[in-house]
Formats: sequence, C-alpha cells, structure tokens
Amino acid sequence: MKQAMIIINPSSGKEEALKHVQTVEALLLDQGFDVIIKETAKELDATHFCIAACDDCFDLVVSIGGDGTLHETINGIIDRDHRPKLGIVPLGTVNDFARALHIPLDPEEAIQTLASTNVRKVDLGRLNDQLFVNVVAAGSLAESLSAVTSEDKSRFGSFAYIKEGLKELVGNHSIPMTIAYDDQVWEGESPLFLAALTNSVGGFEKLAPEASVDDGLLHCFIVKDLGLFNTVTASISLLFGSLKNHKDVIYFTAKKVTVTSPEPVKTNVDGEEGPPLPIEMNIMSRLVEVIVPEEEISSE
Ligand SMILES: Nc1ncnc2c1ncn2[C@@H]1O[C@H](COP(=O)(O)OP(=O)(O)OP(=O)(O)O)[C@@H](O)[C@H]1O
Repeated sequence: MKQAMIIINPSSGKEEALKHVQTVEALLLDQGFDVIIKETAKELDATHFCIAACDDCFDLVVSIGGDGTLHETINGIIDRDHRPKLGIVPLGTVNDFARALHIPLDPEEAIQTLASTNVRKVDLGRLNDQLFVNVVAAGSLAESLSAVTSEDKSRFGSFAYIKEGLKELVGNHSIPMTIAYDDQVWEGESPLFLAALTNSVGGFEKLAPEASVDDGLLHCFIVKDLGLFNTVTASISLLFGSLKNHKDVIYFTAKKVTVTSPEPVKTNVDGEEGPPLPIEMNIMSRLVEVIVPEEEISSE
C-alpha cells in the first residue's frame, strides 16, 4: 500500500492548522494511501519526521504549515537515497514556495490540489550542511529581516519586511563582503546580498521574475552602498519587479556561490535566522518532486 505522512505544525497559520488535517487525511485515504499524522511540538521536529519518512520509503510527505515548517520538512531529505514526493498546504503569512508553484494560498483549495496527478521536479539550494527552498539573504538588512515579529507578519504581511528593511537601509549599514560565483569574484560593501531560487521572495512575486523553480540557477542580487534617495528608488524597484535593473544592484545567476566577510555577519535562510558567514551555496537541480495543480504543468 502507498504510504503518506502528514507533517503538521499546530502553531502555524494563526493556530488554525489542526482544523485542516482531517480533510487532508480523508483525501489521501481516498487516493489509496495509508496515512500517518505527525504533529510538531518544537523546532526541527518536522525534519526528524521527514527523515523517518525517507528511511521508511514513504511515497508522499505533506507539509501543513508556514515556510518555516516547509523548510524544516525539506531538510529531512538531505543526503537521503529515497525522497518521498512532497505536498504543500500553505498556512504561513508569506508562503513563497507555494506562490512560485501556483499552489493556491487558500488552504482548502490547496488541499484539493493534493489530488492532482501533476508532479514537478523542483530545484533546492544547499547552504553549508542544510537545504533551502526559497531564499538566502546576508548583510545587515538580512539581520533586520530575522527580527520581523510574528505579530508584524500577521498584521502587515509582506510589508512587515519592507518596514524593517527600510529602517535598516536608512541607517545604511553596509558590510564588507566578498562574493565568489562560478569563475568570478565581487568585493565591496553591501547592506544586502540575496540568492533566490524562485520568483517569489518575501511575498513579492516580481522580485526575480525570470527565476523558475527548475532552471538550475541561483538568482543573486548584490545591493550596493545606498544613500537615502536610492533606498527609496530601490524599494520601489523591489515592489514593481525591476530590482535587477536598478543602477545600484548587481544581478547574476550562478550554480555555486560563496560569501565571506571579515566582520561577523548573520544570514537569513527561508525567512528564519541562518548560520553566520562564511557560507557556500550550491544548486541542487530538480531534487524534489512536488504535487502541483493540474494547470501548472499544462501552462508551461
Ligand atoms: N508546536 C509548535 N509550537 C510552536 N512552534 C513550533 C511548533 N512546531 C514547530 N514550531 C516552530 O514554528 C516555526 C514557525 O512555523 P511556520 O513558519 O510554519 O509558521 P508561521 O510562523 O505561521 O508561518 P510564517 O512564518 O510564514 O508566518 C517553525 O520553524 C518550527 O520550528
């Protein structure tokens, strides 16, 4: 019999996650799966549950929660020979990975998507010894993004990041960084380096419009030292999707990127605080199969 594991974070999505679990279970039973439900109680539980699902050769893992739960779930497949297919029911405030895959942001609609026969092989990123699904940020701005509170995310959605980001950019705390990618090196001062896997970053779906989930590339942005005026124009670029064309932004794509700094610099990985620099990132091309809506593949 086909085996499915539902990993659910009861604290995500304004604590409404549990009310969806029975609908998901019923749908999977209908699809002929044997289903087990695993509730997370703390950080990294989702990773440990997913490791067990890999080791026991499960066919499907469904993550019910926000981007944090998805990130932790995905990290269970690292270095595993058997990788279950992934289903996503997005319950967070941002849900970048779901946006990029056109998975409905309405949980009930997303649940119906789990019956879809379409599966897409999707790139993941590797950062040092962990995987990421969406974005890595480094620099003072990345540190301020990690400080965005759950209350602000609930109240302002994606704009909570802009609010914190603007505060930091106005302070203009650039940090010396060396960024080596493929066969090139950039050295300079920057408040923000971003490496994105998908077109949606912090809920802004136009930030990296050319990024697709399976193009085998890290889409990278280096924001150069900004004054106040340029801070405002760069923010407008972010909102309207032309960040890479801004004169103070360097854009490149790469398969491998390393970022170092003589200063202690923290990173932000998929919206949560990540390891300090130095970091090394690689693209893991088409590493995981994700269930996507029927129309997602036919529209390509
Ligand atoms: N039972 C739990 N209670 C509190 N925190 C938990 C529990 N289970 C897991 N967590 C932690 O909650 C973190 C945040 O979860 P997640 O991002 O899925 O939800 P969210 O905060 O609603 O989403 P978003 O950040 O998009 O608003 C996870 O990274 C995980 O470590």
